Amino acid sequence: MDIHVSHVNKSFDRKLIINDITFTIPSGEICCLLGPSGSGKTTLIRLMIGAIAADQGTIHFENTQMPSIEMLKKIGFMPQHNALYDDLSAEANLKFFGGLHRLGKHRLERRIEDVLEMVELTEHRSRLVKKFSNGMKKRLSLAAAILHSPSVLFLDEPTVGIDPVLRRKVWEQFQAFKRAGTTIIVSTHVMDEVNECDRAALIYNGSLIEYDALPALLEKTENGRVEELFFMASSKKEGDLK
Ligand SMILES: Nc1ncnc2c1ncn2[C@@H]1O[C@H](COP(=O)(O)OP(=O)(O)OP(=O)(O)O)[C@@H](O)[C@H]1O
Repeated sequence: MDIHVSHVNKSFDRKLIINDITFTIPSGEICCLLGPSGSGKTTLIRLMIGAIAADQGTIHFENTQMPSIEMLKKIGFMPQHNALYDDLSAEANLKFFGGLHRLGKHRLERRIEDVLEMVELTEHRSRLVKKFSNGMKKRLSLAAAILHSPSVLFLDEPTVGIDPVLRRKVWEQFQAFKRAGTTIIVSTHVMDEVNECDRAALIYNGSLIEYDALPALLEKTENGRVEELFFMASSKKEGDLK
């Protein structure tokens, strides 16, 4: 499902947080929103999934304008801070989220088996979430986001606080979702992760400073390193002030 973001603005407390962002994410690709802390990545994701309304501009999934209740069924969202119930087991959490998506009893049971296996938590299904490590919580949060087999998956800093081995596993999982046709939007400030993506949107102070397929983006730098684009953007801004 293509996602079209067109001239979107959003302010909080009269401060412009998202500044006239326009871009299209092609169906079936992994698109990374890359930017320093506070640059507006989470806000952009919240705008795209329809959790908050834009002050100006439009967001379409194919031809459907967001927010749309119908589209919500096709969206999976893994928030930056886990939205899990600590006093419930992993399985009970998934049953709760499955209920929100109104999955029928049999489909839900099957999907719970599938997703627990995918994130390698089958043997921990009965444990209370409060006894989980941070990495286990991240994986359960991912399982909850994919329970209803969404066609578009939004992942807000999914690998923060998890070790490199698990990070690699999680990325292998994302690549498998992509092969199955899922469009993935992932926010990160880890420059390395951009190499896993088909294209990247570089967000700086609420503006889209670059957006392109990865090889084309890397070609714009002198040494093939993505962070250089941010240095270029920040020096341009400082230059503007002089
Ligand atoms: N509901 C809100 N009310 C007021 N300000 C907000 C709100 N949500 C976000 N902001 C502000 O908008 C800016 C962008 O925040 P956002 O969370 O989108 O950045 P981010 O790039 O996702 O950062 P991080 O990488 O640290 O998660 C920040 O200055 C933040 O304080």
